[in-house]
Amino acid sequence: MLNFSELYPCSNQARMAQLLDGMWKFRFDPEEKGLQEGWQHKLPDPISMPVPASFSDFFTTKEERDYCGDFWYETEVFVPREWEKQEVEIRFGSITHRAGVYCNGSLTTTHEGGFLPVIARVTDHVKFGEVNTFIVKANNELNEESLPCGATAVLSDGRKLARPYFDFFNYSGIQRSVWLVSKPIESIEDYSVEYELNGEDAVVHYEIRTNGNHEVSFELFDEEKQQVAKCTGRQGSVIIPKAHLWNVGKAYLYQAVMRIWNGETLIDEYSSKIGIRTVKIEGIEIQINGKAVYLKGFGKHEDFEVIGRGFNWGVLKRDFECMKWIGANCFRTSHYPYAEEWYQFADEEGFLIIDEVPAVGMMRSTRNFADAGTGKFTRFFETPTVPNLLKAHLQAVEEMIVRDKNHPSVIAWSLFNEPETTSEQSKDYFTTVFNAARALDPQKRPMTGAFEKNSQPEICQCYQLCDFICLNRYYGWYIKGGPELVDAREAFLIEMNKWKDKNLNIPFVFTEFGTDTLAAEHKLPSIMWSQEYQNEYLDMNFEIFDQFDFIQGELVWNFADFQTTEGIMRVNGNKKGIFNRARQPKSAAFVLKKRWESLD
Ligand SMILES: O=C(O)[C@H]1O[C@@H](Oc2ccc([N+](=O)[O-])cc2)[C@H](O)[C@@H](O)[C@@H]1O
Repeated sequence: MLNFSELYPCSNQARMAQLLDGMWKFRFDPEEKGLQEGWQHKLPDPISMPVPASFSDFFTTKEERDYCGDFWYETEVFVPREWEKQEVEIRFGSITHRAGVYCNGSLTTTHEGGFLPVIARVTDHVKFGEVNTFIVKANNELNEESLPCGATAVLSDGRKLARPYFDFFNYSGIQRSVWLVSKPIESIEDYSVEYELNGEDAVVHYEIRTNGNHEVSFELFDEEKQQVAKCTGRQGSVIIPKAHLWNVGKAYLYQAVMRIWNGETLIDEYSSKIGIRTVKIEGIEIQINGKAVYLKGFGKHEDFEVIGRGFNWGVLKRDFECMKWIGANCFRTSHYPYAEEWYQFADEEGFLIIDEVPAVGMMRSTRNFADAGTGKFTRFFETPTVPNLLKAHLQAVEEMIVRDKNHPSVIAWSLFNEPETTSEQSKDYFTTVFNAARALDPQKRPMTGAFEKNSQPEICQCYQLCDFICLNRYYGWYIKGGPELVDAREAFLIEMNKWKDKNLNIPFVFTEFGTDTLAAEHKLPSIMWSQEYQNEYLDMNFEIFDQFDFIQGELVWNFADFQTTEGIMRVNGNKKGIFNRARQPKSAAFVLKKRWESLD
């Protein structure tokens, strides 16, 4: 169990949260001399660096943009004297990919993994009523023992270079918001809710974890701020008569307020929005509140010009507006858990999320994704580093589920993207991952993973672990593209009929299908890379999807064009966006809008 609280910061009569976003100080450390030279106390000759943001795309030299190795951040914060009897924490939404956090020169925590919170208890290191220095030593190298997987090359001039086994740029830095938090010594550390529907009524089962023994209360308020339930105890159940359910496209959020009491005196308070809904796989259906829902939407990335993977409320807002306009109801957080604000906003908007752990690149290859689908088998799960990788994977799964378990928007966990799945070793590996994940979610959401084309029905050893199966398929792009589209259709049908013959009686969702398309390119008759071809390809795919009743969703790859490593397969990034990187529609956006609106 995690030995810290992952709860999102909030301010109230018991707690204070101060946002530390803004311009920080920064330094690369290619010689890894920082610690020896005492940079944890003060960065020598720093440059300025915005937080949150990826550092890469601010720079004008390749050495800086493509930097791989150690790098440092610094900021100074005044800590008020009123916080003296409180616990003080610094909380980073993430630091990519690993970090140590120093407070006034002392190491307070280290963290592995670049897409989940880094939380350091600094109570014993801060000076109250004074300015304090926070310094982060980070590193963005890729290897096969951490997620996402890749390698690190060394160039002839001694520079390190990231060699991802995945198809997105290795953006790094402090890419999410940073908070300084003060909370009571005895505090609420975690809570969970689960639901049961009973006619018009709902039963809310809750559990609250604190680090003390004082009495705990739990209250629920509706959107009119009327109290609808109140009870005491660390766990319990409350009945909401005529409950407002959280529904797809029609969100309803209650406010949960939790308190710790010493008699009449308040010790701690935490509040959060919750949405009452159930998620269930029933035969071939994905059901929300007992009703089948067909998933329509995207695989996305956190990716934008200049800020890279840095969180930005404006980009988030535009993306949701585009998704609503086009008639989508769902997205997958490919290929890592996103900033928490994405889930909060999806809760508000009634969007569905398949939440994905950063388990991508589990197939060894210098050209990584270019080798997918070719049948090449790299024995990825047969190396001595696998036990360490598994440890990192299990840690990320635990941190993700603990962090996101109360969001009504999250309807499923995706525990991998496109690994090798045909060996005994891969089966053992993922059996361990799935078993661990199943024990963690109080809402028992369905578990899945995204399978690439080598994971064919006759040889895949891992689809049996999934409650519903997610397929990434590129018939008509990587396989039999352009003039061969008719054969692509045939090959696609053959595969889908094999799945059908298995009679699995569970839903299938397409989590990837798409074509690289240049927003400027038109061609009649169509040709690969033209907008017309993207439309033809989509129409062929829809024809297949509509033939199989067990296909219960289509998440096209990708919402928008995004940055990747450079190479012969990519033209300044992956161009499979339905929107370009500036979030303007390609012509395929109108094809999807028409289809998705008509599917309602
Ligand atoms: O290539 C893409 O655009 C996307 O495809 C996926 O990887 C594949 C690459 C090649 C093949 N194939 O050759 O069949 C199948 C899958 C990845 O999940 C995704 O991150 C990437 O961006």
